[in-house]
Formats: sequence, structure tokens, C-alpha cells
Amino acid sequence: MIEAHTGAQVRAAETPFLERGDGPALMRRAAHGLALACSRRLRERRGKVAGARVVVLAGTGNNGGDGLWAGAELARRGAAVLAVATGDRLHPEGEAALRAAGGRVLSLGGPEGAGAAGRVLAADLVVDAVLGTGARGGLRGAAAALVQEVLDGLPDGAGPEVVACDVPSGVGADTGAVHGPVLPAGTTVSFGSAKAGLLLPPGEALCGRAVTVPLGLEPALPAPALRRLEPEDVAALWPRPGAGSHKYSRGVVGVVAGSATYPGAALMCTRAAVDAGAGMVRHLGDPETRRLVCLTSPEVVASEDHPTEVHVQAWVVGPGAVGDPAQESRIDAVLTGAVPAVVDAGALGAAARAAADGALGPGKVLTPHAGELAQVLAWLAALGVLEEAPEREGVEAEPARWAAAAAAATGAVVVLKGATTVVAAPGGLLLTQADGSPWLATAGSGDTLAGVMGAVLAACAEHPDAFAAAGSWARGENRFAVAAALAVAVHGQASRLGGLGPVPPTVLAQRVRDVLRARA
Ligand SMILES: NC(=O)C1=CN([C@@H]2O[C@H](COP(=O)(O)OP(=O)(O)OC[C@H]3O[C@@H](n4cnc5c(N)ncnc54)[C@H](OP(=O)(O)O)[C@@H]3O)[C@@H](O)[C@H]2O)[C@H](O)CC1
Ligand SMILES: [K+]
Repeated sequence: MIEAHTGAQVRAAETPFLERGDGPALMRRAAHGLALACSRRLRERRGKVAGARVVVLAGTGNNGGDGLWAGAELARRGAAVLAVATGDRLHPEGEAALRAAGGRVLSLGGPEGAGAAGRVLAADLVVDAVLGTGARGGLRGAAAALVQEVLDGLPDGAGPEVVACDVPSGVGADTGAVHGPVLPAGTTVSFGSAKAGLLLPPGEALCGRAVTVPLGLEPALPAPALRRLEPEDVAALWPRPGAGSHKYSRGVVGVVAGSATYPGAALMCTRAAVDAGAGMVRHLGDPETRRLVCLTSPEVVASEDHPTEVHVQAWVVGPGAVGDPAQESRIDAVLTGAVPAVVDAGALGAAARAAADGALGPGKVLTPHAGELAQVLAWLAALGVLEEAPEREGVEAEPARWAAAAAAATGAVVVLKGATTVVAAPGGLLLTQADGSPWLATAGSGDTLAGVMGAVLAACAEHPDAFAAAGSWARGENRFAVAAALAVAVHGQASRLGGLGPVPPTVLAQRVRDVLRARA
């Protein structure tokens, strides 16, 4: 499991060390880890550190200090190191160390400043140490202009290796928000803990591979602000049948999906629930869709019942269920009922209305993409539950903020789907997953995800401690968020199985089986 913290959390854990006078030691440790990561990149790129051209973009604070100390270490290993001071001052000890090791300093505001972009573009490696956890907003003035000039001058697919110090400057360390121009990093080396912004969209796309350097303050860190499940967590947590299991104890998934206009959504959703290992799958829908479901997935029991007439552990409602009054009535019954449910696509509007009325039942997991979440937020604002609602672009700029706002306003888990998917629980738990291939962005892959999620939700619905192996944070109501993150992770892993390429949703469902078998 990757655990990430906010800047404030790391600073709080750091305070006792600073009070004991250990600040310089912490910085030396951080800088050494940064220098090691830079040396590794240089060896990969050109075989050795000696003779490499290194530019350190150094801001005025401790982030700049880390960069300068790391630059000093690289200079001692024979690199030609130039620090570009982006502000009116530099960390004094860091600057002295760099100069003592033979490094040089150029002031961006001085006469040589005009040549700085050329020096950056000609470098083998650039350390981005302008802004860290103390940043307010993004790069400004001359520093922003320099980075923009470098971005404009970067040749396609080439240019210097960029190593970001703690966080790429301009990416919000806590939010992942991108403020102004940012130099995309190949590697981000963070200290004490990964900062939450490295695992949040849209900033994550600018962070490259993440490396964390331990500083010794880790035991003093509080519960993380954000978590991410890794493949070994998925293997450990995915619900598996025991010797005494039977189809009902493993979890029955009820699917309210499809309509005469969109029968395919029901086929993909039910197929995925079967392939993800549900004990049993029931489908409720119109006669033609039911016939097709039974033909493509004979394992599914299809009927014209109302949800109040069948017993399931979890529902999936919404995929393709539009323009059909009988389906809408079934969806309303599920939303106001006590059984957990994945609420997707056409059912999201009804969920927002139910939440505004205080009628949304417990254990609901909403699965919008950015446009759908903007719509849900607009409904919640119109119904007086939220004060403001952003456009789709606003959701994309701050996905975690708006997923969390929707979770708090509805009392449901919100799964905001994207290249990095954000899972926000109403109690504040936050997980993100970035396992999927870009080929996942295809019609029907959301129907498949909903089916997979329904299978996990059904398995944990009656077991508050289903994921307790992950820690006490995963217990109780939070298990629904863990179930959602597990489904997103497996769905993403399935999309990458066998290499990158097209993955039609029906093929994806089969690959879910393969992922689960491989992780058994
Ligand atoms: N986590 C740890 O235990 C350790 C962290 N280290 C490193 O320290 C930074 C945080 O350092 P800090 O000095 O608090 O903050 P920054 O270096 O990020 O930036 C603060 C300076 O930058 C100026 N500032 C703020 N916003 C902007 C902006 N948008 N544009 C330009 N300049 C900005 C601000 O100056 P002002 O005069 O404007 O207030 C500050 O001077 C952390 O990220 C780690 O890299 C330790 O080295 C090891 C322990
Ligand atoms: K930085």
C-alpha cells in the first residue's frame, strides 16, 4: 500500500526534530537521497556521473536548500553543477556547500539570467527545487517564464532528465492541482512520505516515477491523507471463497441495467459480475434484454421482479437503464433501500435527488466520470445541498476536492473515474488508483467496472471486517470505499494484461478472471 501525507502532516511530524536542532541533519538526509536518485538517472542516461551537466533550479526556501545540498554532492562526484537562483536569495548553507564543492550559481534576475533556459535545455539532468511544501500557488515571474521557455524549447521525446525535489514546482503538494507552467518530472523524490499531490490528478501525470526517501520521522506521521492499493494489497484483500462457502454466502449481485435502447450495458455489466467471481448474479429488466442476458451469460438468473421481491447482497443500478419507467422504478427502490449498491450512469441523477431528500440508503457507491460528477454537483447545488458547483473543467482541475464534496453531501462513496480514479468516502477516507491502460477509455468499460464492483460489494456487504487485514481504517462503512478501490484496481490491471492494446469491455471481463487467477 502506498500511503501519502499532506505537507502539513509531514511538517508536524518534523517539528520535534527541528526543536531538538535536527533540522540540518534532516535536510542532509533528504538531499543525500535526492543526490542518489540523480546519480542513478545519470548512470542510466550516460553511464557515469562525472562530467555530467547538472542544473539545479533553486528557490528561496528549504526545497531549494535540498536541491543545493544534492547539487554539492553531485559536484563532489565530478558533475558540473550550476544552480539557477529563481528568487532573491538562496538557502545560505546549501549555497555555501555547493560553492565549496566547486558548483556555480547564476541569478535568474541578474545579467546572466537570459541564458538560463539554454543552460537548462543543454543539461543532462535538471533538479527542480524551486517550490516544495511551502509553496503558495505555482511558479511566478521570472521562474514561470523560464519554465515556459524551457517547455517551448524542449525537443519531442528528448531533453534533460528532470528530477523533482519533493514535488514538481507548481503541483500542489496536498491537492495535485496544477498551477501555471510545470516542468514534467521523470522522477519525483519526496521526503518522509509521498505527498498526496503526487497520487492525485491532474498533478500525478507530471510527477513521473515516485521515490520516497525515509527521514526517520515516519513513526511520528499520522494516518495518511491518501492511500493507494498495490497489486499485493489486491491479492491479499480480494474476497475469496473458503471451504464452507456457498453461492449465497459469497454474495448475490442484483443488476438493474439495460433497456430496449441500450441492452448491451446489461450484457457487459452482468458478464463482468460473473467473471469477477460473484456467488450468483440476478438481472432485472425488460423481456428482450433479459433474453439477451441469458443467451450471453447463462449463469445469470433474469426476471421481471421488483428489487423488493428478491434478496441480494448488493445491487448495481444504472448502466443503460434509461427511458424505461419500470427500470426507473426499480432504481428508486434500490436507492432508498438498505442494501449496498453501485450507482452508475443513468441512476446518478436519481441518487442526487434521493440524497437531497435525505432518502439515499446506506452503502451506496456512486461511479461518475468528471462530466457526470459536475452534473451531480449541479443537481445537489440546485436542490440546496451544496453551495456551489463547478463545471466539468473545475472537477478536472480539483478532482479530489469535488469527489470528497459529493461524498460528504450525499453520504455515499464517490468513485470519480479517470486515468487516476479518485475514491472518496463520506467520512473523509481517500484512495486513488492509476492501474488502467489508456485503452480503457472506451464505451462499455464503465459497465464492466460496475459489474466487477458489484461482485466485491456483495462479498463484503454483510462483513464489516471484510478488509480488516488492511488496517482498522478499512473497517465498517469504509469497507465500501475499499471494495470500490479493489474493483478499480483489478479492472485497471486487467486492461494491461498481455501488453497495451485495445481491450473491448467483454474481453476485459475475461481478463479480470485472469488477473484474479494470477493473484490467487
Ligand atoms: N519534510 C521534511 O521533513 C523536510 C522537508 N524539507 C524540504 O523543505 C521543503 C519545505 O520548505 P519550506 O521552506 O517550508 O518551503 P518551500 O521551499 O517549498 O518554499 C518556501 C519559499 O518559497 C517562497 N514561495 C512560496 N510560494 C511561492 C511561489 N508561488 N513563488 C515563488 N516563491 C514562493 C516563500 O518565500 P516568500 O518570501 O514568498 O514567503 C518561501 O521562502 C520541503 O518541500 C522539502 O523539500 C527538508 O529539507 C528536509 C526535511
Ligand atoms: K520542487
